[in-house]
Amino acid sequence: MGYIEPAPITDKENPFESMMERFNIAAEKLGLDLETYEVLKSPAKQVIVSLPIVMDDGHKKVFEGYRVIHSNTLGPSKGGVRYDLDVNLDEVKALAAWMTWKCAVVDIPYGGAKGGIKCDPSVMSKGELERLTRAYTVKMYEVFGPDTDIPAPDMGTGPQEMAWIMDEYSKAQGKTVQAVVTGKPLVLGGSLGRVEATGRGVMVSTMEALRKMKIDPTAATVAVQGFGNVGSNAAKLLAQKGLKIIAISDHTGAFYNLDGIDLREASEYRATYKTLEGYTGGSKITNDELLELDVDVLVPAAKEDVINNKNADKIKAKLIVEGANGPTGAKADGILHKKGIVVVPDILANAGGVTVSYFEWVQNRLGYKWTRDRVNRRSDRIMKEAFERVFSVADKHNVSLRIASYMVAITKVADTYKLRGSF
Ligand SMILES: NC(=O)C1=CN([C@@H]2O[C@H](COP(=O)(O)OP(=O)(O)OC[C@H]3O[C@@H](n4cnc5c(N)ncnc54)[C@H](O)[C@@H]3O)[C@@H](O)[C@H]2O)C=CC1
Ligand SMILES: O=C(O)CCC(=O)C(=O)O
Repeated sequence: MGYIEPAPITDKENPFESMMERFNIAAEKLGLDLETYEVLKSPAKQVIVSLPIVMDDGHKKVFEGYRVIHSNTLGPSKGGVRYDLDVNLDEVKALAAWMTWKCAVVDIPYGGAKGGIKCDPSVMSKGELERLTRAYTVKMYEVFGPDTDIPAPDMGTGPQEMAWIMDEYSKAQGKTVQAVVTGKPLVLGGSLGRVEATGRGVMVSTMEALRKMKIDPTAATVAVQGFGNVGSNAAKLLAQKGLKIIAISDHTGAFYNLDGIDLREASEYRATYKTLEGYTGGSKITNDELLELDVDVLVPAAKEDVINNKNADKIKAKLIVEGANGPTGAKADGILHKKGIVVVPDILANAGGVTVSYFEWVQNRLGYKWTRDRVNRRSDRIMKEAFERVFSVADKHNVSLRIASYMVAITKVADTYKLRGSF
């Protein structure tokens, strides 16, 4: 375990700085005192581990793993684990801070954390991924725990990785500890509704925003960037509400069909080939072109900084609902605002995932299982209430939904910190 300086990020906006730009604006609007400002902006703990793994061909490869705990003020820290080649300390720091603000916006009793391993899971075998996940868990024994820090899925990870984390952690404890991780398979104590939860929250946020904007959802068109857990479920649930999904994409490219993408066919294609590459249900366009389509709603559900100061003025959507964390760089905020584009920010729009993770943790601790209907009803209510809270702050202070979300979150964490006096 150790501490290092942030890796330089070259041509992209640094995600931590992007987070801080918004945090600074909101802190200033709130008149946050300097002491609380310093505490809230600084990550509580940053852990970097080296993970030597025996690959299938017998050679040893060393991977780098991270876990950043941004805050424990509201409760145990919570946040996903990402497997991706772009993982670096500044990205994980930003993602951890966003988790703090996200949990506070939806008012669940968690602090924020995030983890990641710099790797390309698409070229690794199941055995290699299992050894990597178990090695990461072993190095994080002292960090993870149902009352301290609770991981979950993020980009490149899913229920299987969460099962390995639970199993490896439980081995060390000499008993099964389901609540150490969420997003588990159902048979291991996962919650009904968790797989779709983030996409469902994106759908609820979209419907709330369209209602405020007086746009008829059944006449609205949508482009979704990223067809993984968040993007594919958001697309499916929005289509069920009558919106027409006219473009989808993954890392290999984008597909456009003005008559509407057949989402069942696209999901089956992705399940078979693990990618949309070669999909024929739409004309091939680039990911950049997808972002610039003339649609009512744009859902970026892949990576950070895809909407930036280079392309923000070309965005034509009326509404952007951020399924991904940090898809809009801070430098694009002003450009979008000037164009009158409404943005439902990540820390609000994609909070459905952590909300149902919280329900999973509660169920594990109760030793009880809720029905899918109860999970969905409760998470929809939490998402709608959070949207209303943010909307009224935005209205009152004449700020964007993003700055209003930060204001709601900072107020909650700052008030709690002041009452506690430490942490
Ligand atoms: N899984 C979850 O519950 C939550 C995920 N998120 C965020 O949502 C985003 C997506 O996460 P998941 O859907 O879980 O990941 P995933 O790994 O299931 O899917 C990611 C998708 O994005 C695509 N992609 C990757 N790079 C791309 C690029 N440059 N252009 C277009 N598409 C690209 C991939 O091909 C894949 O279709 C991430 O920002 C993640 O942090 C946020 C809240 C919860
Ligand atoms: O479900 C969780 O605990 C966290 C999911 C996550 O990583 C996120 O919301 O970005």
